Amino acid sequence: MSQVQGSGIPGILRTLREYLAFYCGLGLLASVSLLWSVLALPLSLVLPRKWKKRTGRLVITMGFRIYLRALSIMGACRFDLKALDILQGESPMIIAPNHPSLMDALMVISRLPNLACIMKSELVDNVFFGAGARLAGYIRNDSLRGMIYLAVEDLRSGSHLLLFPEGTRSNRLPIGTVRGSIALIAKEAGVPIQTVLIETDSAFLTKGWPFFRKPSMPIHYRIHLGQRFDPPTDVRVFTAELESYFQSALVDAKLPHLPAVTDVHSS
Ligand SMILES: CCCCCCCCCCCCCCCC(=O)OC[C@@H](O)COP(=O)(O)O
Repeated sequence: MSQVQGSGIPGILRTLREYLAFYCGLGLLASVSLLWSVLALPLSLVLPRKWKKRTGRLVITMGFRIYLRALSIMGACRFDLKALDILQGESPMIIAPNHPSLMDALMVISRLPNLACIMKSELVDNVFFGAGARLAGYIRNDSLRGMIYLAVEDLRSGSHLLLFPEGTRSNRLPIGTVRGSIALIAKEAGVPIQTVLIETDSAFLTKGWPFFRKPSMPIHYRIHLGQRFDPPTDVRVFTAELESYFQSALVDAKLPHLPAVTDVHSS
């Protein structure tokens, strides 16, 4: 698990600094999330309905923005996310990134304040993220019908919607199987799908990465925008088209080799 990089005192110091950044990074996320949970719970009782979502989303965006800035200052990560900024203020659409790691949602949310998020239900039930996610009106993914209904409603109210087309972190490179729910929601809401291409040079928090294993640092993340698709008419045809688009758009992307998964880069 531990790896000392380089030899002698400089190598040991560098490794120590990385461990410090790693545990500070995790500790900081846990602390701010827990703090926001404690505040979000009473706020959800007293705030007027229309302010809950707006406040909840803004606080999470600003919180993650500051958090990612802190990771950069600690030397843990380097982020290039500016491509997302041009989407701010644009009309409702689905934001559809490939999903190499658990950092992806934080990066996208940190740049887009008017964003709903389809979220794994275990995370909505989690003590660190649950109250904040509920205040922000994020949508849990355990009931397909409920998820589609709430997502369409939210888009109609003018928000962006973050939805990872694979529904889980990539289990195959450059992208796993695309699910039909994204096309169903886009068709029903009549909104376009903006693809987002995420690149990283580290397997940190990819599928199967042990949560407390320190990666080499700094980790580089880069986001750029892919093609924007019109609302689909045929869900099945569009789902296949979207997967094949990601396959070709990411063919030269910088992505880590995932342990024990298929890599089309090398086939
Ligand atoms: C002030 C800042 C802190 C406040 C925190 C409160 C609420 C935080 C919400 C965090 C949103 C996280 C994201 C959601 C999308 C999602 O669910 O991603 C994870 C899955 O794809 C991973 O699936 P899998 O690969 O199957 O484990």
